[in-house]
Amino acid sequence: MAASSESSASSSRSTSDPVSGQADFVVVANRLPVDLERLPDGTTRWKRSPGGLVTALEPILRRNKGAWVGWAGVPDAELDPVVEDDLELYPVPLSAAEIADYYEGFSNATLWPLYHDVIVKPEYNRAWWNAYVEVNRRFAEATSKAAAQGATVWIQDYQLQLVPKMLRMLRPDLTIGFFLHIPFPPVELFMQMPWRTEIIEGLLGADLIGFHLPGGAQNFLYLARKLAGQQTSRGNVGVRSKLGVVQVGFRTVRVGAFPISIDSGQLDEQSRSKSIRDRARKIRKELGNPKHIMLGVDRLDYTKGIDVRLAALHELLDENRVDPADTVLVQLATPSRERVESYVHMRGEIEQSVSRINGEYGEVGRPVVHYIHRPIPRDELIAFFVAADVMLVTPLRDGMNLVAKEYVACRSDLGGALLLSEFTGAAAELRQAFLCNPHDLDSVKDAMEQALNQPKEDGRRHMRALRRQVLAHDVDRWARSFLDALAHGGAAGPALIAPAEASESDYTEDATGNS
Ligand SMILES: Nc1ncnc2c1ncn2[C@@H]1O[C@H](COP(=O)(O)OP(=O)(O)O)[C@@H](O)[C@H]1O
Ligand SMILES: O=P(O)(O)OC[C@H]1O[C@H](O[C@H]2O[C@H](CO)[C@@H](O)[C@H](O)[C@H]2O)[C@H](O)[C@@H](O)[C@@H]1O
Repeated sequence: MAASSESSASSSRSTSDPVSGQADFVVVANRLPVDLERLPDGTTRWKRSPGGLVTALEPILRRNKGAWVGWAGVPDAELDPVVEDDLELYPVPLSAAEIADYYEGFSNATLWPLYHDVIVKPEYNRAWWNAYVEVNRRFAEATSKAAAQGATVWIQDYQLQLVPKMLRMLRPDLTIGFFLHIPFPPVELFMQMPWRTEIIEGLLGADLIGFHLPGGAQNFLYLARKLAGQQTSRGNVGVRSKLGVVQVGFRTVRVGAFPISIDSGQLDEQSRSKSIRDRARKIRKELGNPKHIMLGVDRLDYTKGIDVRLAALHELLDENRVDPADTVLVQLATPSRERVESYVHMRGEIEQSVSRINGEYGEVGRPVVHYIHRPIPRDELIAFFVAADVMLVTPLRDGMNLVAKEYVACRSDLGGALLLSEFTGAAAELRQAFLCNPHDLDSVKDAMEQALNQPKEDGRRHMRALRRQVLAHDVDRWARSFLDALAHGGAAGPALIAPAEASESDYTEDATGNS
């Protein structure tokens, strides 16, 4: 896997060894850090799986020498535990029906839209829920087999919210952490969920529950108080919550905010290399040496606001505020959840907008928007970050958004500008970006115009401040703060645990150290 993103055939197993035994540290996530790819000649190989969760956790697992329990990304892959590229993998098989009901259905057509401000309407389907319960049970059982006596298990994300409770029932000896990578919704939205109590109780099986922001932690604390423990004869007495702590009978569950990050030192170093610098110059040349290169890098997801940035660009071109002769937008879009209807629809709309802009403002051999619908190798992506004058990050809602941090980490030259939606977790830390409200097109257009035209010295000052934040708060610090809090219980520092009353600005000061 690593930087090249692909590794050799596993069908022969010649490069992969069996695992050595049970692990003391286990990461559990819907996906393994690598997907199994079935090639036409009948062989298979592993390739890096998409998304920020893998970007963040893969280096952590490597350093902690643990095991990773997850799905291999294809149907019916009955694989034995295996060591692949130094990572100990415990594949959990999913059938085609389970992929449709648990992954595409309940995870990505119910939970994903509900937790992202119902940008599209969540669907509540009982068969999907049943599959979600069944698959969560399978993950709990697989984890129970992978974990050594007294091990630390770190469960990830919305696809596996029932696993903490199920695993605790199987293995009370384990220390269990849970981290949610997407926003946790406000109570008014979460209460729509027909299985809301089961989800809250599932999460409360953990010893520590982490969110990106205090807002998510507060929403959860409120809901835990409101929903869990309702089955007791005296009503809601089974659960009490205050100041980042939920008391579930005799057990204490702690709840906190832990903003995730990236391996910023590694990216900083890689982006300084001669080969990347040369490639960045070449990219500029290949694009026709325009005055301004704008860049978007996303999974093709309706939460990412790719449509918003295209609409803003289109209007700026219409109003002669951007010159098509000297400006290009490169949009790199990784295919994502391609069988979920809302994703199919959104892809059509985005591709139409790209065509419209190019039809109206492009020239032969010189489109305004360059659109690539496939994953880009890591080195090439870093070269794009180095080449881009303005990075466009415009989600309507995003748990964190690691792309924003990656761009900053790659700009040791202090060049470039970051346009960032206020509705990303990253915006709580990256206050020196050009912040915009993606629901207000004028706000996006103004921010885009300012970012394109900012004086060089202002840009350097902003980038210096952004880099200070991103380099100091890297993914190791994130993992350490979560795992320390998990291991030491009450010993966690106040900045890590979000008190129920904390406000967004309290958090920003804590996280940045810049009050
Ligand atoms: N087109 C692409 N090619 C390669 N990697 C990509 C592409 N788009 C996004 N990525 C990577 O995927 C990760 C996305 O993480 P993040 O911004 O947190 O969003 P999400 O996890 O929702 O996809 C980043 O590490 C980013 O570099
Ligand atoms: O596994 P997929 O369905 O292909 O989706 C990819 C991942 O997308 C989501 O990423 C989130 O995690 C990032 C890191 O914390 C965060 O920056 C981003 O805001 C989130 O959207 C999803 O949460 C993961 O489970 C998926 O693996």
